[in-house]
This record gives sequence, C-alpha cells and structure tokens, in this order.
Amino acid sequence: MALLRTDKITMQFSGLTAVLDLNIEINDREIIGLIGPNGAGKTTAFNMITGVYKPTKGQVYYNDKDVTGLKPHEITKFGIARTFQNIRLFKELTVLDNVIIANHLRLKSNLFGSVVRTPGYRKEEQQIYEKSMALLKDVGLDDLKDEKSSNLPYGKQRRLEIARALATDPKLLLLDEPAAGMNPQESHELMGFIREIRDKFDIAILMIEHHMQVVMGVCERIYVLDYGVTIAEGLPDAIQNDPKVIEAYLGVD
Ligand SMILES: Nc1ncnc2c1ncn2[C@@H]1O[C@H](COP(=O)(O)OP(=O)(O)OP(=O)(O)O)[C@@H](O)[C@H]1O
Repeated sequence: MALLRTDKITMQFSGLTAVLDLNIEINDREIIGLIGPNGAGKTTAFNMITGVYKPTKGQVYYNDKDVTGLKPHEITKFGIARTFQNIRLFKELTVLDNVIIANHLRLKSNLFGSVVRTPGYRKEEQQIYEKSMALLKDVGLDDLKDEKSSNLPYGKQRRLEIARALATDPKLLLLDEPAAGMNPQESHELMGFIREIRDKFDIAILMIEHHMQVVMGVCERIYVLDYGVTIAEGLPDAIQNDPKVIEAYLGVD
C-alpha cells in the first residue's frame, strides 16, 4: 500500500489548467522529486496534497484513506507536513520558540489546562521543550536556540523550517525548493541532510527542486511536470536523458 497516492488530481483556475490528471505514488521512506520548469504546476500539486486547494477533480489518498479536500490542519494531523518556497518562520521569535510553537499542534491539553497551568499542561510543556531541543540538535541548530530566527543565514533558516515541520510528527514531508537561495556548499550539505532526516525520522519525502544536482543526487524517483502535464516519471538517470524532459527545460531557457 502506498503512503500517498493521488488519482488524477486536476486543478483549474478559471480558464487555466494548472495541473492535469496527476498520478503520484509515494511509498514509505522514499525520497521523490517533483520537477519542471517555472509555472509547471509543482506548487499547485503540493497545495492540493496539503489541503490548501481542493482539487477540481481527482482524489488524494493517504494510507488508502481519501483525504481529498480536508483542511490543511487536518492533513497535518494525518501526518503530512510541508515547508514553503518562501520561508515562513516567525522572524521575531527565537529559533527554539519557532519549533515550540509548531509542536502545539500536537498538544493534548485543553484551554483550561493552559490557562490554569495544570500539572498535566506543565508536564506537556516540559516534554515539548525537550522534544524541540532534540529536534534542533538533529538539524544542527541547538547551539543557536536563543538566536532570533531572522538572524540565521539562509541555509539555517531552511533547516529550522524543516525542524518545525518535523515537530508535527509527519510520515510524509513535502519540501518546496529546499535548496533555493543556498550557496554550493549549503546545497551539497542539504543532500546529506535530507537522507539523514529520512533515516532518522523514518519518513518519506516529496521535494520540489530546481537545483538539478540536488534532485539527481538525492531523489530515488522523479516526476516531471510541464504546463500541468506529467511528461515523464522514473529513475534519475532515465529522467536526465529523456528527450521530452530536455526539451521542456531547454524550451524555457
Ligand atoms: N491561485 C492561483 N490562481 C490562478 N492561477 C494560479 C494560482 N496558483 C497558480 N496559478 C497558475 O498555475 C500555474 C502553475 O503554477 P505553480 O505555482 O503551481 O507552478 P510551479 O511549477 O510551482 O512554478 P515555480 O517553479 O515557478 O514555483 C501557473 O501558470 C500559475 O500562474
């Protein structure tokens, strides 16, 4: 059984078909790439999977359960987390507080508990602190826990975003252009980092990425979109040499 399966998901914006009949299948622990020229429909596909958009047509299945059209926070609770193309941190907050806040999606105590600060609530808070610190250690940011997040260099802000996503205990992590804005050294490190988090957290990863070295270096299978249509799907070597893929990329240059 696939962890995630989309069945012909389609998204139309008035006259424009941003994604047409997209079938994606992701198994446990796979690292999958979603690539294509600008405007190909990649982010729209993410938005359909994560509940930002309800597909005009087609279904999204997570562990064989139909999750089409659920709200983003419900999708998160099922175990799908994401990062965004434009980093969305709480810039004024510390690195640690950014992760703590993300954890609160999982908090069990009710409002009463948090206002009265019941022992149950305080215990949960302590657990969240410990879990957040462990996550920061996993992504190599524990030394920077008290730093304002906007002071971090770009590559580290991206890692912090990933730590925030991991705080919701996903089984599937969607990364929207994780290498964007990274220097060559950072993007090289990113490849090892992505494999590390897959192994450590036992998750599958679907990533949108324009940086071909990163895509080819880390993805086990790749889907290629062009004008909303899936023009190729397969192993990195085959994708790299696929004439349709080459043409799609050269066509926009
Ligand atoms: N909310 C929207 N309303 C109308 N059109 C939209 C909307 N969102 C996306 N589009 C259009 O759908 C198409 C696909 O956009 P999308 O952002 O999914 O592409 P992308 O592959 O993620 O591109 P990029 O690599 O540049 O981020 C584009 O033509 C875009 O202008």
